[in-house]
Amino acid sequence: MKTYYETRYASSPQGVKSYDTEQLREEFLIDNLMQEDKIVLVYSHYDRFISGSAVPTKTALKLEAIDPLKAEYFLERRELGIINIGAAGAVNVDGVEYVLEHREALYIGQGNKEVTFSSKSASNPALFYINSTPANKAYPNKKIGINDVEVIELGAAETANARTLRKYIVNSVVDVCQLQMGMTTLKSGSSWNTMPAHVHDRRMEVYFYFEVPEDQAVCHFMGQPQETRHIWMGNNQAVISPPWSIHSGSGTSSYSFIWGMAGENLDYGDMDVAKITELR
Ligand SMILES: O=C[C@H](O)[C@@H](O)CC(=O)C(=O)O
Ligand SMILES: [Zn+2]
Repeated sequence: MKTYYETRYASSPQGVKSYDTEQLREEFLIDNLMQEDKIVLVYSHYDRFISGSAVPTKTALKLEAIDPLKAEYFLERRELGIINIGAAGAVNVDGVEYVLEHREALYIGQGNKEVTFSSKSASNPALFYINSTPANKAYPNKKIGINDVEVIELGAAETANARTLRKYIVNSVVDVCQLQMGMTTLKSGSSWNTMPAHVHDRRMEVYFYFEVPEDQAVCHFMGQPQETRHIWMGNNQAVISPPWSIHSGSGTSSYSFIWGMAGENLDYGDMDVAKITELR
């Protein structure tokens, strides 16, 4: 089998209060991404958001309609965002080929029937990170190159949170139904992302941590602002953030992550910030 998928149901904040380490990881951590010659998909019941990966080597990988979709093809009622964090590769959408270099992205609108992933070099493959959400309108496909993104500098060295945020798939860059995706890279010496932390009860979010050096880790914080829990994460691992949860991490080194969101609105700045001194 080249496509592997699993389902994650939604947990309530009340329920999560009593989760132990193992259950917290089972419900929220995604630790099986970026496997060669496989498409891995995790279907979350928070906003029916799918996170996954495709790592083609010698042969192309086809995006198949997994059973939970009950659809003839994957994008029958969905839109898709892809960011390549590996070497050069290509995504073929109904016969049109989009070459994606390292850190380039592609938005694919609803209604496209055949999507395949390939790598330029089998020994140095592309690493495609995938997010998909339900869609009700067919917007055009669009490649987002490194010069098309909106760049914001955030934080400061003094507060250990200096970082560069790149917005790839937001509605000021590309027309979307509900998907938003971007990438944040910590400056050397800084460790905290998304601090001050926030929630947006209108949207869920998934963080995919990468460029975490070997033997280092990121401690990701989740939960309601006054009831936080943590999950230790390694390179190429993702974590599901419920709409009611903060999502903020501190690494034992600098690192990057891709954030993806879906839900009620498309307003990137719509966040309820939690005061740092009031976190519990
Ligand atoms: O709702 C937006 C998301 O949590 C991220 O874009 C935040 C982030 O990348 C950061 O502050 O480092
Ligand atoms: Zn957020």
